[in-house]
Amino acid sequence: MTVRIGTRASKLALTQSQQAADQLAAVGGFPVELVRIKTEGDVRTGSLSQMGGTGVFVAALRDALLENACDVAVHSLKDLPTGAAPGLTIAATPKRVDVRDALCARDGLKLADLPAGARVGTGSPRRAAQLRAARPDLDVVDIRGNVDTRLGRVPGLAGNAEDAPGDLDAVVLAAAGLERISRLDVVTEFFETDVMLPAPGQGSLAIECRTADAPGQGSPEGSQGALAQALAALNDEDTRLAVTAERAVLARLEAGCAAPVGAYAYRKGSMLYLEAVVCAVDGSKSVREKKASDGLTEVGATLLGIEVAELLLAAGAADIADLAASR
Ligand SMILES: NCc1[nH]cc(CCC(=O)O)c1CC(=O)O
Repeated sequence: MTVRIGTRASKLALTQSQQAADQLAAVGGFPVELVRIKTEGDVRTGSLSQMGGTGVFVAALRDALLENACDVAVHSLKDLPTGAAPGLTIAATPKRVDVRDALCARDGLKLADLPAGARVGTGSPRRAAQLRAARPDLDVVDIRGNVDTRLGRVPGLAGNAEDAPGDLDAVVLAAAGLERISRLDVVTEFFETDVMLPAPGQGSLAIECRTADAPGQGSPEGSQGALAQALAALNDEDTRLAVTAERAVLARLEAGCAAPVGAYAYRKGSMLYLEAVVCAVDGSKSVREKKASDGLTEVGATLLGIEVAELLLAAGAADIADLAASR
């Protein structure tokens, strides 16, 4: 049996899929191959938020799983819509990497060094809102494209000899993506979560398979399949709890993927801590809530997320942001 891993063809997707493939092969002892799947988000070039958000990247991979064109799909968890995918299961969330957003600016500049009116690119309403809250004088520019394309718009960051002139002073990207493609060298400042709360699930991967192949399901032969066992070995339970809480905030807010919502949870000892923010996209207002729980289970983490979402709603979240944005 060769396990087929469906992947997008971007450098980031290929890198993270290859890493997951290597880990699966190492713990499972079976051959693994990558299968490239073209997604609507790769083919079309319009504004991502107008296309229905990053969910477009996910749909094609899920179709491929359901059509048996691949056995496993590796997603960036923050790109996964919160709704259920019938017939599919997130079989593993490997240990999460750096959750922070990162400023990648020309000339080594940090946020405080950027001149008034500096042009900072991001395609994320969440990042735009928090940038504007920190520096209302910046000109936040809507951009899209893969990580290299975005870096190429900042002078000096393209990472090739014939460096394009660049029309932006900086871009904001997830540290996780830069780490995965070995481009942390372009980061001029990592934003701590008090300045910029990350997207729910940022820095975490979701390894999805058909439910029949998932851990705990039993294979048709009656034993736990080799794939299920390998997937279970890749899972990190603290990561799973944290991202479950973060995604429960989004689900309870009924927030679309372009909604300006940040959330970050982490386990420390016997407690799960969660903090979340809903921002006005113009940076003028935000509501922020945090809470901890000793319910270190899927259900406990979900309830924590729901509670924090309800605190946000009680504080007026629905009045300051279009939570349904892009849904
Ligand atoms: N929306 C694009 C996307 N999806 C996942 C990552 C990398 C970070 C991660 O895995 O959380 C990125 C790039 C970015 O936001 O800079």
